Amino acid sequence: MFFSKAGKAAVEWARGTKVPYKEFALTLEKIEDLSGKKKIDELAQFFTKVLDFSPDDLTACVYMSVNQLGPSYEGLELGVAENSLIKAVAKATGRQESTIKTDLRAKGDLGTVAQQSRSKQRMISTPKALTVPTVFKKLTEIAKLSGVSAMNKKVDAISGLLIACEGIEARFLVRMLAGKMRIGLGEQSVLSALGYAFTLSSLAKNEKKVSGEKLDSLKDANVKRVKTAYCECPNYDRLIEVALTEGVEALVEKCKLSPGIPLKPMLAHPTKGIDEIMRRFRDQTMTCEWKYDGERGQIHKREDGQIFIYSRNQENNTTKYPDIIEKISTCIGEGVESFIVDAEVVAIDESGMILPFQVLSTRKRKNVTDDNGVKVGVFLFDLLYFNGEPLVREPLRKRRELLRSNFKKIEGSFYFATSVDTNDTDEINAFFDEAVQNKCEGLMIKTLDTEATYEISRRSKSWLKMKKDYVDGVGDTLDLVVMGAYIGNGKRTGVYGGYLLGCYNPATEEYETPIYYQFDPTLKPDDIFAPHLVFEVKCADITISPRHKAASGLSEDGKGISLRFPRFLRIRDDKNAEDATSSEQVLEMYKNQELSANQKIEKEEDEDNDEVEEEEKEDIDELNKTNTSEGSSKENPAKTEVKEENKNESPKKPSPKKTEKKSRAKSSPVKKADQKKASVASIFSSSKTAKKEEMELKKETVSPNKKRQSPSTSDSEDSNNEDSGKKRQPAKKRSRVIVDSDSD
Ligand SMILES: Nc1ncnc2c1ncn2[C@@H]1O[C@H](COP(=O)(O)OP(=O)(O)OP(=O)(O)O)[C@@H](O)[C@H]1O
Ligand SMILES: [Mg+2]
Ligand SMILES: [Mg+2]
Repeated sequence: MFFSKAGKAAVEWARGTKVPYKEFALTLEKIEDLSGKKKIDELAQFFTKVLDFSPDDLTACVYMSVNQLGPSYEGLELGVAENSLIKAVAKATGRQESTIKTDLRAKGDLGTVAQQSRSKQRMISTPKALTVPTVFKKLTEIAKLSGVSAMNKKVDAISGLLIACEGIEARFLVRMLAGKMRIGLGEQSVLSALGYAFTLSSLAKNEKKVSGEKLDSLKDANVKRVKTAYCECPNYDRLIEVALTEGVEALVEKCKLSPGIPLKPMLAHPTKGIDEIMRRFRDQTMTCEWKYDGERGQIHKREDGQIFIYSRNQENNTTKYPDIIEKISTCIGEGVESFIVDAEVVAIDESGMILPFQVLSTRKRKNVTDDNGVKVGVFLFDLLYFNGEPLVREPLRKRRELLRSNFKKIEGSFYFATSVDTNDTDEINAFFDEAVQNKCEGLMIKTLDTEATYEISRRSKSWLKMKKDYVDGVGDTLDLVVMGAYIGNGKRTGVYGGYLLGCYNPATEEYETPIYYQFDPTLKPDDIFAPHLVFEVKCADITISPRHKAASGLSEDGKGISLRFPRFLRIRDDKNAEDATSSEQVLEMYKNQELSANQKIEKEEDEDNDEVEEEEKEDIDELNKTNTSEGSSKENPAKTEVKEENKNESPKKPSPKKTEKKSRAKSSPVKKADQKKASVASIFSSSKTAKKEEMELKKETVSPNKKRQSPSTSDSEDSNNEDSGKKRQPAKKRSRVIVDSDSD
């Protein structure tokens, strides 16, 4: 019998044996401290060694690197609630839960706490070394536990695993279980590392020595192969199997789109009007389609007859729509064996009239037996795969022809998206109005012939969206991650009074923060959440704010962007935190808005007569003016409480037009914006009350500065004493979140 201090053992890994979990954990530890491409190189080195020593373990290693237990569309999720993890750590280390919580508050990361707790522990014997496949298998078992005492069983299983962990292993095991690795390594980096590793391993096998530019170009070619294959076939099991058996060169040919495997949908760019559309699609043939406001539905039929419906997020929604599955055969033409169609699923009434999105959102999400009282219509707009052949590289005109000739409109169930092929601005304008009258959000405008392929997972410039609410506003709504919340007071006692929201920066794979959340310390929320819940928010405009921290690297002076008069629209169940609006998108919206504001000023100066029609715009301009000066206010930053700004909704004070134009032009952050690349973190007040307040505030005219008390400052002082460091996982439909349904 001997005593050993955990965490000191050297890693033993012989060729032909299983990959030691410690080797994996040490790799992650290194990656945590590296930046940019070095992260990819480090992971590639590890994968290369796996390919050499234990190729059968590569799939498990890759899944663990992206913190998944299988293809995302299979939906096996690891995320274990923090409280259960604390229990498991306590159980495994013999420490009190309360002590662990105290440590957690100090360190802000349960993984580090688990590691330290394990290192302090003296053990009777060194546990048998864990391997990647055993940990992967155990994690899968844990994720699959269900039923009454599932949580207790999970705690037991996790503590069992933790007991077998040494030092650094515990840190990453706990982080994986918590659903966040915190090493800034996203899917794209893992795919690149895989491409590098296949290159290096094949060179080594063939005893070839290549370096410099030549090596880089070989790596790049393989990264492209891996990424193309993964785009069409997002399944690592299949991808790695093909690469191992047939070589990386076979990937693109062998990992094609196939029904039953969802793909990431093509996305659209927001625009604010016909001018922009005409500019972007100058000499292209294009089509305008109604933009339905429902839920994206990718419908797959395999050759064996099985049908699946996937969400925007590749979630399997098949059991949500048994009514669609039942009726789909009626809309399929003769000789159709297999397909993937892209469509919008929308709530409709008995007569086939389109109903608002809110009606659809009342439909049960899983295992529905009938239409659940919410009748839906499917509006088909694209065909991506047909009878054994992917069509994504064909132009839209051809895809649409095949769609229309092989599927049928079925009244009350299946329709083709209403469209008109035109370049005529008057016609487009009329069609837009018609779409809006028919309860659509606006139009989708798409290229038909040139640059008209289906770009999987891309936000493409070949699809433009033009929405009714945003023709004069910022172009689109934002989908932001709930990072924290402020406990409400006054009218909002018992509910949250405001939220701290953030966008996602895929380049750093962070939510704009030096740790994981980044915000001005005076904006510290009462409760901090793990990135999970996504809110769709609309706002009057986007401005520079000294209060909201910008992403490092994107901003030169540390200033961020914030939202003015943000309003909650809905919870985006169909988006993960990483699908939130990106920093880059926010910046783009900001710049576009400023661009068109300037154009508007010029125009207004030309057309001084249209005072009456301008009335509504004036309101917005008035907001802009107030906002801009607030946003860049330096004299009194502490009073620029965003939470309050939102509460104040839209204070209006009529002002002479000329002065208004001048002052806005002067204080417009447009020029500054050119050097500023920033990201948003903003708070807004939840909306039912906000709407009411908005009405009240419209009646009175109050100086914005006077209204600003600092509830969030005092709140955050309180929260300093309490457990402000903790991260909670808000339930998707948390009851304290007020959902506004009248904002459309
Ligand atoms: N005719 C159509 N063609 C394509 N998409 C359509 C059409 N009608 C409705 N849609 C829906 O519009 C969506 C694109 O616009 P929307 O603003 O709703 O995007 P989103 O889901 O909020 O995502 P993001 O804001 O990230 O683009 C598509 O994903 C699709 O669900
Ligand atoms: Mg939508
Ligand atoms: Mg959107």
